[in-house]
Amino acid sequence: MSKKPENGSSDKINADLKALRVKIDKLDLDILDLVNKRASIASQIGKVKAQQGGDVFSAAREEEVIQNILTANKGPLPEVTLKAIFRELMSAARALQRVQKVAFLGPEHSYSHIAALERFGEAAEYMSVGSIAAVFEEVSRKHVDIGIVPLENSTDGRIADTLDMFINMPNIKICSEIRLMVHHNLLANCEQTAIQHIYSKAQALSQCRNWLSKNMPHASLHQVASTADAARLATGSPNAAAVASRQAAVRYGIRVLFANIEDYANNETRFAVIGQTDSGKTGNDKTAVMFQVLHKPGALVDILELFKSNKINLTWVESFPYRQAKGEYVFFVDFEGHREDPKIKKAIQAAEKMCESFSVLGSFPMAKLADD
Ligand SMILES: O=C(O)C(=O)C[C@]1(C(=O)O)C=C[C@@H](O)C=C1
Repeated sequence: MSKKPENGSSDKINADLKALRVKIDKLDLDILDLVNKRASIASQIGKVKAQQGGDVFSAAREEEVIQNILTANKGPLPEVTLKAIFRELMSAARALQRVQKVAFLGPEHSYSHIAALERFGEAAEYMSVGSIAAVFEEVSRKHVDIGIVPLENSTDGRIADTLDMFINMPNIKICSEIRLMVHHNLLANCEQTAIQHIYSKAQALSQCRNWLSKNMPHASLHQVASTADAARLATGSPNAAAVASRQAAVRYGIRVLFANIEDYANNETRFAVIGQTDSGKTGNDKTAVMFQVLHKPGALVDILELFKSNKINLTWVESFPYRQAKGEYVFFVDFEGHREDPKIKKAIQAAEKMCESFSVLGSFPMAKLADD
């Protein structure tokens, strides 16, 4: 039997609790005052930017704000909490300047939506569209300020639809990247033994293929447009399951039968934030380019040699079929550094002269994993 505290000591505990809560109430008012002061200054910045015709979203400045906070932090709050708080403060600040419209590959609760919310917070206006091409279209027509598209996955590699659209719309720029850990779950409202059909997006099925063949060998797999659509389809079915996010399970009222069923624990997707302009320099940046080399032996090696001789570290290389001409390829290369850095400038100028075509897709701050 647990011993009840003496009357005196319980009064003391209540008094202590009350005193601490009074302190919290006072601090909350101080925080309220400070966040509103911060918001007023952000509004003033918005007016200056409007005069200059500058973008509301500045990936470089937001990175600097987050880094300043993380460097100054003495705890006890962990980095992940501070990042979430400051992302929301900046989301609110942007909305005071001009509500940012963000297009993503929907529907809601898709991984693109999770990535968008993680970066742009609750105060943005989100537009769910049906394809990666539609995200590019909305950005290109300036119906939205920003688009979120998946670029590559650590298990499955490049996202072909996104690379295809960069080739079709070379004026669209990458202003930021988002790295998101992608955890898949088997969702169903029936028992595991009753499951005959499993729905998901092609990439999600592929990222769980070993788990599915080992644990659900008799179920047939069906590709649908998105993981969120899969969750919606499986919700009311007596014999269907979906591979989707935990957020989709909550949204569609479906149970998580098995969590984290991805074949590789470090399953990560890198998203590009696209817009009309790229980002300013932070000192810890990446640049993305795409190019076609001339038809001559060693042409690709000559370009790569330029990066080597300028001591530029490559972080991603993809060759992609150029659909307009059979047998030709477009190369997508990411490397460390900003396009304004002298050695990057030099390498780009030389590469432009040596290539059939060459476009800088953008320079942007190098991202850390979103839930790190
Ligand atoms: O410094 C700016 O440019 C701002 O607009 C302020 C602020 C912020 O809240 O700190 C808001 C939006 C930008 O994306 C970057 C930073």
